[in-house]
Amino acid sequence: MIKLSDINFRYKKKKPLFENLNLTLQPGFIYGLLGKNGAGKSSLLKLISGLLYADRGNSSVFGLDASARKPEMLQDIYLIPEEFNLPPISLSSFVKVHAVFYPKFSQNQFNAYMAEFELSDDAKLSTLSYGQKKKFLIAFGLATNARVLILDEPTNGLDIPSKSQFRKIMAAALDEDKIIIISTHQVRDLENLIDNIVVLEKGTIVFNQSIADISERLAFEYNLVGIPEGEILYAEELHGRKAGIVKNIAGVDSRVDLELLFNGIVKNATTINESFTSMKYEY
Ligand SMILES: Nc1ncnc2c1ncn2[C@@H]1O[C@H](COP(=O)(O)OP(=O)(O)OP(=O)(O)O)[C@@H](O)[C@H]1O
Repeated sequence: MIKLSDINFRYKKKKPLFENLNLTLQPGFIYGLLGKNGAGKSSLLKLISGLLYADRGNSSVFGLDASARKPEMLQDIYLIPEEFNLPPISLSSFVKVHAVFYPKFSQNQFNAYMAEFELSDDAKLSTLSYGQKKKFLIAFGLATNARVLILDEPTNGLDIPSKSQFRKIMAAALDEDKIIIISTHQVRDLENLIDNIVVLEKGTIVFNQSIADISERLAFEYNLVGIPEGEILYAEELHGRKAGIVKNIAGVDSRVDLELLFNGIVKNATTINESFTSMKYEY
C-alpha cells in the first residue's frame, strides 16, 4: 500500500503546492493520475518515490518511509519520468548496470517485453528515437518486478501500435501485489486499462474513484437532447451536439468516457462528486 498522510510541500520561494494531502493507493490496481498542466502530478509522484521530501507529513510505500530511500524501498519502486537522459551505452550494458539494484529483475521477462516492442538490445541507447527509449524503459521497469511502478506520461512519443501494445503489456503485468500509477494527459490511452482515477487540481485531490463506481453512478451521453436538465451533471459541445455526463439512473453500468469525465471534473468537480456522496472513501 502507498500512503500519503497530511503531506505539506512547497517549492522554494513558491506558495504551497500540497497542503494536508492524503491519499491511499492499494495493490492490485492501476491508478490513472490526471490533472491540468502544473496541477502537481509529477511532484506527487516524486514525493511517493522519495525524490522530493515533504515539509510535513509522511509518504510510505509498503510500510517504508519513502524519504528515507532505503534499499528495501528503492528496489520495490520504479519510476519512469516524463523526461530522462540515458547514457550513450548499449541497451544490454544499461541492463547489466541497473538490474543489480532490483533483486526480482527477470531477464526473460525483459527479453519478452523487448520482443513485443520490437527492440533489439544490441543497439546503443543514444541511437534510439524518443519513443524507442520510452519503450525500452517501460520494458526494463516492468522486468524489475518492483511492486510499485510509476509512469509519467508513458505513451508520449509512442506510435499507435505501440500504444495498444503498451495497454496490453500493462494489463498483463498487473498482479495483486503491484501498484501501477500512470500520470498522463492522453486520457484516451488509459481507456480500458485503469481501475481508479485520481484527479489533481492545484495540488488538491478533487476526485478519487474507481472505474467500477464511476460506471455505476455516471453515464456518458453523446446527445443530451431529451434528457431532463436535473439529470445532467456536465455538458459540452461535441461535433455540433451537446454531449455530457448524466446521472446513471438506468441501473446498467455505463462505458466511462475518460475525456468527458476529466472535462466535467475540471469544470465542476463538486457536482460530479455529489453522485458519489453516499459512498465512503478514504482519500
Ligand atoms: N523544480 C521546481 N521548482 C520550482 N517549482 C516547481 C518545480 N517543479 C515544479 N514546480 C511547480 O510546481 C507546480 C506543479 O508542477 P508539476 O510538474 O508537479 O505539475 P504537473 O501536474 O506534473 O504538470 P504537467 O502536466 O505540466 O507536467 C507547478 O506550478 C510548477 O511550476
